[in-house]
Amino acid sequence: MLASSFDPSALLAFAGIAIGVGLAFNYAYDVIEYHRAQGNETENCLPPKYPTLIPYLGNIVPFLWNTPSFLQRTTSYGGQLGSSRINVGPHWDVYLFQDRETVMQLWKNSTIMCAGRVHVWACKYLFGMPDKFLSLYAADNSGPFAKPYPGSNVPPHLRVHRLMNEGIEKALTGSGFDPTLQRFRKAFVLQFPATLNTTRVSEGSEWIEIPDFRKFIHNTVGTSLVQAVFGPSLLHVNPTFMDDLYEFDQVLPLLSKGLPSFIMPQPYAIRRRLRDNFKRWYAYARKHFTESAISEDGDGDPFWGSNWMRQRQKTLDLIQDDDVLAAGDLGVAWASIANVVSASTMVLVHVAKTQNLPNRVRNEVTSAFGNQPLEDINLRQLSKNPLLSSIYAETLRLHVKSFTVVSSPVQDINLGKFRLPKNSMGLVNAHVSHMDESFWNTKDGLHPLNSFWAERFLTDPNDPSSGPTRFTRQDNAIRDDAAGNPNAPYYSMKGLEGSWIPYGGGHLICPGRFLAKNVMILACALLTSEFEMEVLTKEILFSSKWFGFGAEIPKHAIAVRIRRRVQ
Ligand code: HEM
Repeated sequence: MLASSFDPSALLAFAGIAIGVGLAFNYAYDVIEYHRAQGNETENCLPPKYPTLIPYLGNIVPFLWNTPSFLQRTTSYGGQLGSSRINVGPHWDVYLFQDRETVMQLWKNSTIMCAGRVHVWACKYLFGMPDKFLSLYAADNSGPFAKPYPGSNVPPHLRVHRLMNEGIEKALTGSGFDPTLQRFRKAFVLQFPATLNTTRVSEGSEWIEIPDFRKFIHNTVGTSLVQAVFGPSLLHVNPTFMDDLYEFDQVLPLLSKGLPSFIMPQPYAIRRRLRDNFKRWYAYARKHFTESAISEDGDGDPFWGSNWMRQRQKTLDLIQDDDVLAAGDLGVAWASIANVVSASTMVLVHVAKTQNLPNRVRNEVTSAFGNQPLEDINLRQLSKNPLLSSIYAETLRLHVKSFTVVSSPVQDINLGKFRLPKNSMGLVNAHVSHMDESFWNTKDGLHPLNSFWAERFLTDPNDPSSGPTRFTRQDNAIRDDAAGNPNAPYYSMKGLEGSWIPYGGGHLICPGRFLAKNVMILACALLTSEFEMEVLTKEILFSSKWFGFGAEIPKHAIAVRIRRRVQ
């Protein structure tokens, strides 16, 4: 009797309904809790937990499926940017911080924070660092700063993060900065005409097409930057280095998936080729370098290129092996040029596409420097020019979509309203902050945040509706150039610290930011002064594959045509 009345499909249907009802209840509870937590006024609490339909899987699927739109949803509430907590697997929460006050608190507390685990991940999956060194790297919980984190007992000679960071600081924000910038300028004024010749831009006024403008900038700006940091010998012994690096940038999102080489052999092959390039260079430079080759500024030399690279060679005592060093150097090369190449490309594209902007750029350069050749001008003065600075800042606002990863290995961090628990991972995304409608000035919608507005970062003392934010900035105390003409529009970054974050912030900020600004502004001034440029690609679309890595990359090549200006 009993056996004949058993119906498996009815049982399945019942189980399905029971699970569905359970999930619906769980979700409804999460939603109610989420809204309740938004109204919570208590300080130092965990950010509201974003509702999830399927426990254990959490929000991982929507996060990976369409990261930009998921971030927009989870970090805004009632038209304001906020912070939230998402679940990305069993017992693993990630903290998304986007409201200005919390982001500024993160920067303030950044001396006891690091992105150590993410650096280890990047070294392993992106740059292919061998495991034997990664364990040393992962075991170092002393942080990248001169003073070790409280509670850490790593001996000084095993402070890997500090050792690496010391060289970076000196090279990019200390004594190496000016010599590196001068080497960049020198290389660029030579590299630029050399690349133009191979692109067949004639001396006359004939238009010449450049089918892939980003590649062209990679070969001019990128090559010059590589020469400034690594010296000419790296390229001399590896003539295909720049092409390999360009290809590496294309396959980086694939490498980040961490799949084995038999599934995707090509990205691994490109990375191996680049590491071999570095090892060939080490052999050549070790053979030819002598102390007497170091230039008068005490920094550059034709073999290792810079004091930074010589210092990295000295870390071999600890690192022990050229494969490890080469993986690290690949990371340095990629960090040094990838973002700057994409961002310089877009600066020039925006200038060319904006009515009358090329002429305004030329006027700024000639009124400041007359007919002085650009190879002789004062770069510090050029990079302070308000219009050029505003174009630079607006381009980074529009196109940089990087994540800054924060974590505290020492203690919970009190961020005012919210708290970041010890050893957990927090993310701040530049794109979300850069598109904050409640903060940035759009002149009542005339200049939407998804469009380029060259003057967004200029404040005109005579126009209360000008300036980067929605709030009137008539206070002269925020001027960076206090000595300037008090009636002239000025550029200032004051008050934007928690909202303009292409480089991250606090002590976790990109050390190459000063070099990047100088490089981008010089490239813009030089190319715009000497050439007319027309963008031939009608619609420029961007790929979301690189979202989170830095400056976005166009989906298709951007074709332009240029011709030398008759002066
Ligand atoms: C528009 C250009 C650039 C952008 C948007 C950019 C952005 C960033 C960001 C977001 C980080 C991660 C900070 C963190 O969270 O740890 C970073 C790190 C870094 N950047 Fe840049 N960067 C640019 C140009 C440069 C240049 C020109 C150089 C060097 C020549 C450079 C060298 C580095 C290095 C070495 C690091 C790693 C620092 C560390 O190990 O802690 N960057 N950059």
